[in-house]
Amino acid sequence: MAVAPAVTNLRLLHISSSAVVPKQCPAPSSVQLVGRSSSSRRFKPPLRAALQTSVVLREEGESGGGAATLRELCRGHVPDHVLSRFLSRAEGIGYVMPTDVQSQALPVLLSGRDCVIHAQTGSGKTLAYLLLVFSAVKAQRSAVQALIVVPTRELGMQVTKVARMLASKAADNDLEEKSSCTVMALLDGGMLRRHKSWLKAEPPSIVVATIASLCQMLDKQIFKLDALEVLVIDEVDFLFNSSKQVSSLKKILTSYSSSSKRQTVFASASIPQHKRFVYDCIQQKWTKRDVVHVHVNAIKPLPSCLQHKFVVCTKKLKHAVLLSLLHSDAPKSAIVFVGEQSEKSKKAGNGPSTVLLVDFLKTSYRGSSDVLLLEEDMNFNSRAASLSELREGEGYLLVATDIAARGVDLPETTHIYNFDLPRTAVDYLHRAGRTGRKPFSDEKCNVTSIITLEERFVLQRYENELMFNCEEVII
Ligand SMILES: Nc1ncnc2c1ncn2[C@@H]1O[C@H](COP(=O)(O)OP(=O)(O)OP(=O)(O)O)[C@@H](O)[C@H]1O
Repeated sequence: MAVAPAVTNLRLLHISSSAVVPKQCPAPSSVQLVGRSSSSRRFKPPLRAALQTSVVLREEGESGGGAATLRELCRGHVPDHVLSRFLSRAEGIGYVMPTDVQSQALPVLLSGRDCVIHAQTGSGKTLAYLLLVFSAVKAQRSAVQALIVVPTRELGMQVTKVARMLASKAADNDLEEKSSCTVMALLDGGMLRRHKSWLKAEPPSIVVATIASLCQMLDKQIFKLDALEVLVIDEVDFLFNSSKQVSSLKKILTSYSSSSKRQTVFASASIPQHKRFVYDCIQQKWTKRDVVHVHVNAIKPLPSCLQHKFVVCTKKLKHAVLLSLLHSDAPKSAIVFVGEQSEKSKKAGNGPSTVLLVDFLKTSYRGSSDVLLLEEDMNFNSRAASLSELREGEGYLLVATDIAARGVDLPETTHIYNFDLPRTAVDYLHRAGRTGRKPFSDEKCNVTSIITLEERFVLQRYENELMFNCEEVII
């Protein structure tokens, strides 16, 4: 990477403690390691050594959400054209102050270190890694220099949109031509033949890709990752958990490109067993040895603006309860999460519960919002149409499966309803995180789960694991 600024005045903070222990640190390349959590004693020596590298770096006086602006945070650490172009564009759309994760991750990212960005949903991880990408990419070079891997087409479209918006050239400004970089979305359901010609004719600087489409191109050697400067894996825990995607992901990390030649960034709001993950990153050579784990709000995994509620009823009454909640809450924009239909229910010839719920709401709900559907079984065009309708409409009531739970940014959403309880605490966290996505807003948002009496203990388990309190609503 061209920009490898000396980060001065850094304080070194131990990651696993909320009461952090500051120590002076001369430069990122010679980070002194501090204390060790008692839990690390359980691990074998190599893991302990890896854990000791998992630290958070912050600049002196820039504790999360401090007084420094994004521009001040980047000045001196990014090339001038990033300040004059991408950052100006960011400021134009209202990103002036950094969020906590941006304050903490940017000094690490811009110092050239590999990084695991681990911070709440809606905390602004995307802009943090995009600023690194724009700093690393040289527009004049005709090669793919940055690759952002995402789990779904929907998230890919969103990241591409933000990247293109930041990269867009001001009208009639030829001076900007020099720094213009192209962003390609290589996503499942896209026109791969067209992408093939584009990649061959003039490779884009930045590719945002889902794994299947990406590997199709790499396997056929349509393009290579020889010139890769930055590799970002967004929603990393989801990709590693997906039996369909994990082996290809490992190939991207170790065979198609090498961690010694690129900067590697992992991002997610949930990285279960994160110490083990950091250890694996080093052992498996997914990252370099001095990878930094930036863990923001470690003791509060869910945004504090969320109010969690639940209603107990029988399965048969769930539709009526949802309707009653919608009428009393009158949300302008809400998402109703529905579980996947079981094989047993399919075999019994029942229709998909998502479709049945949409039909029910279309006939019974008298709210002002349009009722829309987003689920895996829809074709890609219908999925895209649903999302653009949502973004353009005045308000929405979206019925969705967990496909909408990861990364999708619909900041107007104020209410989440779990029509079916999520299968795991991590799924609860990501569903809940589709609301409360305005970083500097005090607005309270609601997450309401409709559960049977038997499910109460499951929800309690999620409350313990994610450290939140759920209040009962009696209807
Ligand atoms: N510095 C900033 N100032 C104001 N708004 C910001 C800033 N950075 C990001 N945002 C806004 O915050 C919202 C959430 O950002 P983003 O989608 O990057 O979150 P995330 O951390 O990736 O969340 P998730 O884990 O759910 O994917 C977006 O609507 C984005 O426009």
